[in-house]
Amino acid sequence: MDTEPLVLIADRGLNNQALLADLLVSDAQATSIIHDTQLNFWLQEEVEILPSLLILDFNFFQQQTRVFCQRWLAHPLMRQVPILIMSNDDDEIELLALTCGAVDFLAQPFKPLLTLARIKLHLAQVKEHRRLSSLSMTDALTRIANRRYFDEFYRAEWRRACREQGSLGLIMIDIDHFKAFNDHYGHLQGDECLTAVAQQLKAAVQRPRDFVARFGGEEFIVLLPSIQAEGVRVVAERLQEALANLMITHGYSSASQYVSVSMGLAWCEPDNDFRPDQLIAAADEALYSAKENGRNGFSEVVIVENKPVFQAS
Ligand SMILES: Nc1nc2c(ncn2[C@@H]2O[C@H](COP(=O)(O)OP(=O)(O)OP(=O)(O)O)[C@@H](O)[C@H]2O)c(=O)[nH]1
Repeated sequence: MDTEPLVLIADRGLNNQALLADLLVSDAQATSIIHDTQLNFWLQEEVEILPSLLILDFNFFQQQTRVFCQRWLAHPLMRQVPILIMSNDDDEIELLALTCGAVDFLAQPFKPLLTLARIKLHLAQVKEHRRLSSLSMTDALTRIANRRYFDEFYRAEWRRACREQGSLGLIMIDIDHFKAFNDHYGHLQGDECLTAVAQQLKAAVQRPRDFVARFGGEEFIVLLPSIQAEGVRVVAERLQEALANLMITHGYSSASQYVSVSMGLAWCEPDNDFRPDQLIAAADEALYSAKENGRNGFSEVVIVENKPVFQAS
């Protein structure tokens, strides 16, 4: 179901707010902003809702409008929220608006039908842009995040962990004897199995920033930001139990009568001397060791002073 788009209207006066809210009543939910603090709220790190548009009155910041637009467009989330600047019909202000990052200019006094048509056009563009962007980040078969989205998210979380002296856990997951599953039950059933595993993994992680992606073929990856090393093991056990509950028969696996997975767990406190791909390599190595140890289980590695240390599992 489509959710109603959210339009932020920043204007220190209430007249235009009311006018625009009335105009938009059937197309969007309007939120009124009259103080800087209300606008700054959207520029924090942890905003969970993504508005569709910001309509900003030029008088809100006057000559500081350019600086504000730069801040808005530098924010990792808000940069996806186009700015429309409104003001009295003045060529100089219109030019400033269009050269400081706003996508359009709404001249006052408003011509209601034209103003609404313009805003609706921008709302439609934002919606289409987000639809395409979500498609480009989703794995078509399993409907979870794809590798590309993972890479982007992982880099951002790595940077955050470096900044905040946080920690990151990774779990690399590979279905056991999946070639034999495909060979005996057919590719279509193989596809269904991959989708069921992906959806079950996604449902089993709990925190908002936990991230599950298809890493490739029959491999999945789980990123667990701000977690202790022992926590990674707890999540791995939960994932393993969730997958066991699927009880997908696999009559051609030496590891179990049901579809099972092997996991490589890695954990570190990122710093600038250690690279994101090194943690992935460590998880991959742990996965290899889990396969060597008979599959349907996991191996763990933690990074201490930039050196991998394997743990007994
Ligand atoms: N049905 C289906 N199969 C896929 C897909 N992507 C990869 N595979 C199959 O996954 C299998 C992976 O096989 P291998 O890498 O040999 O590993 P395995 O048989 O799982 O063996 P172990 O990992 O050692 O337990 C191959 O047969 C691939 O064709 C997909 O999108 N759909």
